[in-house]
Amino acid sequence: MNTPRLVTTAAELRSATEELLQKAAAADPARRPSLALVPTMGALHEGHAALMAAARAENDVVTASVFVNPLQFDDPADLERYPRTLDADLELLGRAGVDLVFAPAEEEVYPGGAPLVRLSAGTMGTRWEGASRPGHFDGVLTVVGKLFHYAAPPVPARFRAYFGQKDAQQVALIRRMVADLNFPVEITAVPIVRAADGLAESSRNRFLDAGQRQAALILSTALRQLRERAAAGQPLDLAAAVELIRSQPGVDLDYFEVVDPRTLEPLETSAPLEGEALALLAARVGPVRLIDNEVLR
Ligand SMILES: Nc1ncnc2c1ncn2[C@@H]1O[C@H](COP(=O)(O)OP(=O)(O)OP(=O)(O)O)[C@@H](O)[C@H]1O
Ligand SMILES: CC(C)(CO)[C@@H](O)C(=O)[O-]
Ligand code: BAL
Repeated sequence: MNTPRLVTTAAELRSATEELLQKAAAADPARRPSLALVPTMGALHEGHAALMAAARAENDVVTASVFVNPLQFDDPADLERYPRTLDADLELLGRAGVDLVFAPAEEEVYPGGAPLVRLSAGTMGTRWEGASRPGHFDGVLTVVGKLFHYAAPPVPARFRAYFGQKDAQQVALIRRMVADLNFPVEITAVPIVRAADGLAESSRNRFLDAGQRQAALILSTALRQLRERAAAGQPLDLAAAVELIRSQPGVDLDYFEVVDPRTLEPLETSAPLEGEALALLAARVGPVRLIDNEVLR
């Protein structure tokens, strides 16, 4: 197992990145080396491991960040209880072959406290997840923009960043941010990793008891049924899928829509789908808000 190097300041990250990229460039001078950033909030699981594996397979140098970003939490209780498991995270990152782990303290990222100037996710950030978590995506984009600056290659190199498709709205917004603000980074979205029972892996799943977890499986079941109908070219019958979830005791559905994966605008579902389509949902189960989605085509 490789032991990743843990760095906590911007200066350390920059010099360690430079050293590793120069080594990669010297090993193969004919090719520009590549650097991957995988941003996380820690409490790592198999979903994160898939992001690390994709980044490892495609790049010379892999940096993971572990930072629980207070700016994206609108609920102080949610921030307070967010799991923090750095020792176990470092083990997983070592097994995944990550080179550098950037785990800054809050004062490193927000030296004067919460920043006055922030990125705005615009109207795309106020619907779906944004409707229940006001300011969430402004906080996400602000920290991701900062992480891109911290981690950017200090010597000529390709720069790629990896995000999970589980957070589909986040991926769509980060792609828009990169396009709208010309961040020199290529974005890769990694497919959702599910547990054997079908539940999408999430750090917050640990707060579900056995009964709640069983009830939550209705979410992936409903999504799978929609995907099967889409694959068969049948009309989706979104209303039946919504009803299936609403009939499950203990599951409080927030939204369930079929949207354009880039704009997140709802699509017409009464006729067979023609372009790209994504089924997107969120529900509260016991103490946890769960999100999930399925690429329909
Ligand atoms: N099951 C999963 N499959 C693929 N990617 C995932 C999965 N879970 C998380 N990710 C991705 O890992 C990155 C870091 O996510 P984060 O640290 O917030 O973990 P999380 O498990 O999504 O946490 P939570 O669900 O509690 O918000 C994000 O890009 C996220 O989309
Ligand atoms: C991208 C991210 C690490 C920014 O804090 C977070 O939103 C997450 O873990 O998905
Ligand atoms: N994966 C999204 C991070 C959050 O829930 O704040």
